[in-house]
Amino acid sequence: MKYQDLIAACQEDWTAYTEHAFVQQLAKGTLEQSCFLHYLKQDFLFLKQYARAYALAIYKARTLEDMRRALPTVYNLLDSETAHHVEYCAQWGLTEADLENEAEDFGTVAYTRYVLDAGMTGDLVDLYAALAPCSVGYGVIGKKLLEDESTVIEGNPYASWIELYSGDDYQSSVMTGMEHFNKLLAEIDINSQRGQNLVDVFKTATRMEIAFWQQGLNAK
Ligand SMILES: Cc1ncc(CN)c(N)n1
Repeated sequence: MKYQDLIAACQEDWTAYTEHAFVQQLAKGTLEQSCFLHYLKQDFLFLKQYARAYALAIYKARTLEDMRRALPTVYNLLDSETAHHVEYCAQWGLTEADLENEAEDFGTVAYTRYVLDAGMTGDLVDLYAALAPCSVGYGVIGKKLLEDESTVIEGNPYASWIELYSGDDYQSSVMTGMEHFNKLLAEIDINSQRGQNLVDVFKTATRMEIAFWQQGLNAK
């Protein structure tokens, strides 16, 4: 199986995630500032836990090659993606320490601890099945927004978010990660018990992504 089969197995949830109202309003620049700010603060906390989950991938890997592959993502999460959120929040007078002191919202706790638990109770492939909706989903969204003529960049207060996830660095790191994930999935039959367990994990993480957007939208 391939990661594309995991998407196909939960197509309805995948569409609800990648075409969520939060994303559409962000693309037009019409999203309420309070919604984006709540999302971004929570996403900062999300990235911190998500970096722990990628660090767990190093722990779970059996080969040096698999260990090395997770390392650049840990670095990117703790460096460029987090830095974008910190820089963006600076316009509201918020520092990195302020963001770290924010309380985690329910959706943030549920999603991140689910991913960590999937990795701790399972193996490296289970962990990547839980991590994949995050990385590949934002890759799909970023690319779609960049190619969609109705996306507003000029004057859009959320343009830097669109640029981050549609940019070459993010897109190529997703592609590299998914090539590796496909190698790990290659021997697994999607119709086997193992394959169906991976579908369940991927689908649950995708539903968590939908809830994460909704958490932002609810912060009006
Ligand atoms: C909730 C969430 N999902 C995915 C991504 C992209 N790394 C993110 N920053 N936040």
